[in-house]
Amino acid sequence: MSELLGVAVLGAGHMGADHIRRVDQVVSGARVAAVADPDAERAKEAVGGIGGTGRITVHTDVEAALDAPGVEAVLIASPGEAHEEALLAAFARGLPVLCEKPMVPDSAGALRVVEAEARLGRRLAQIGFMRRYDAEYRQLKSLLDGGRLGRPLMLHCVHRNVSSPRHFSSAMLINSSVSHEIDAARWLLGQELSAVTVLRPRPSAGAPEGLLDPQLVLFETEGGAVVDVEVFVNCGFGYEVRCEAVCEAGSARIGAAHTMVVTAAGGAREEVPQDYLVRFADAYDREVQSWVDATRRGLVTGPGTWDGYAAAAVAEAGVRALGTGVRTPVDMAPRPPLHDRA
Ligand SMILES: NC(=O)C1=CN([C@@H]2O[C@H](COP(=O)(O)OP(=O)(O)OC[C@H]3O[C@@H](n4cnc5c(N)ncnc54)[C@H](O)[C@@H]3O)[C@@H](O)[C@H]2O)C=CC1
Ligand SMILES: O=C1[C@@H](O)[C@H](O)[C@@H](O)[C@H](O)[C@H]1O
Repeated sequence: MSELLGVAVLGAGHMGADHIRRVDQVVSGARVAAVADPDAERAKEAVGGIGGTGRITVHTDVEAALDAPGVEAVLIASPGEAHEEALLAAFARGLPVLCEKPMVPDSAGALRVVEAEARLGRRLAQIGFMRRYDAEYRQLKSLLDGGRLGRPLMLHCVHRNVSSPRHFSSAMLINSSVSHEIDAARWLLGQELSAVTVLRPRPSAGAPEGLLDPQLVLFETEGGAVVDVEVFVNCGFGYEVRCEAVCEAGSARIGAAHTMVVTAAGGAREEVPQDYLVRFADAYDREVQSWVDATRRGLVTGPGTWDGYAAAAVAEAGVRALGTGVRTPVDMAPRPPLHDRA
């Protein structure tokens, strides 16, 4: 392995451009070696934006980027539908991967990825569930693990975006946005989610025509806990992510405040972050640094393909429940020996 891990970044959109900057300029021990995006102008713009023209090769073809000189690892930030092909191409070359969520949006495709990795006999991919790297989520996790509050009974979660991208569908509120709460709940509680019910309030006037926004998604866990998630992706007022754990002997809440409070002219004003790139900036930095450090040691230490599969299977049940209005059990394949408990 080189002194700086050579990373190919696939997808140079909103997240990809931010990861290109992060890999090259924020984390230590890595550099961007290649970028692929079918939109060549987008890729060039992202590379130019970090002064990488000339030293970073730009490709419109994913396989060409994976085979480019100096590529030792892959960061996938293309749309979810492109992830399966990219993951399998990386596995075929033995390249370690950090893949943005959702790992693969449908559970059958996600399971193919789990099985392909199992055939290699070693973990090769980390999935981009960055909340596991957020300071507040980590604090909540260690409090729950410590047992001081007793057994967790419920999680109350809020996930609000100012607005959703144009292509966003009602299903994506669950399989893109709530995929974060699905992973966070599995991780915080150490349990699989076993059933989903979705309530659909009358859509907000601020939501695009036909989009079922907001939704209230209710999960049951295998251990008898309940997790509710209000997801509202066109709330118009701020990026708000909150979680309250209610336990037998106390409760703990995260996500209340993230910016300065300015007191002036007889009042106090708190800024509300407008998107995830601001709210979770530190978490993304820690996530990518941790991936680079583990990769350089030949390890995968973060959420893996099983977590990506579990999120897809739960989200799929959620999308069915959204359509039918009926409580829907989650159908999960058996957990392969390569993956320990979440
Ligand atoms: N962890 C998080 O908080 C977030 C994760 N994401 C995830 O990041 C991924 C990308 O999302 P955005 O950057 O918001 O989308 P985007 O639409 O801004 O960018 C996607 C880019 O990928 C390119 N692309 C399309 N097909 C490709 C292919 N086969 N190979 C390589 N590039 C391809 C597009 O031309 C575009 O430039 C998605 O999986 C999304 O769910 C997005 C936002 C936040
Ligand atoms: O992953 C993300 C987006 O894809 C999703 O669309 C947003 O709702 C989330 O807040 C963001 O973290």
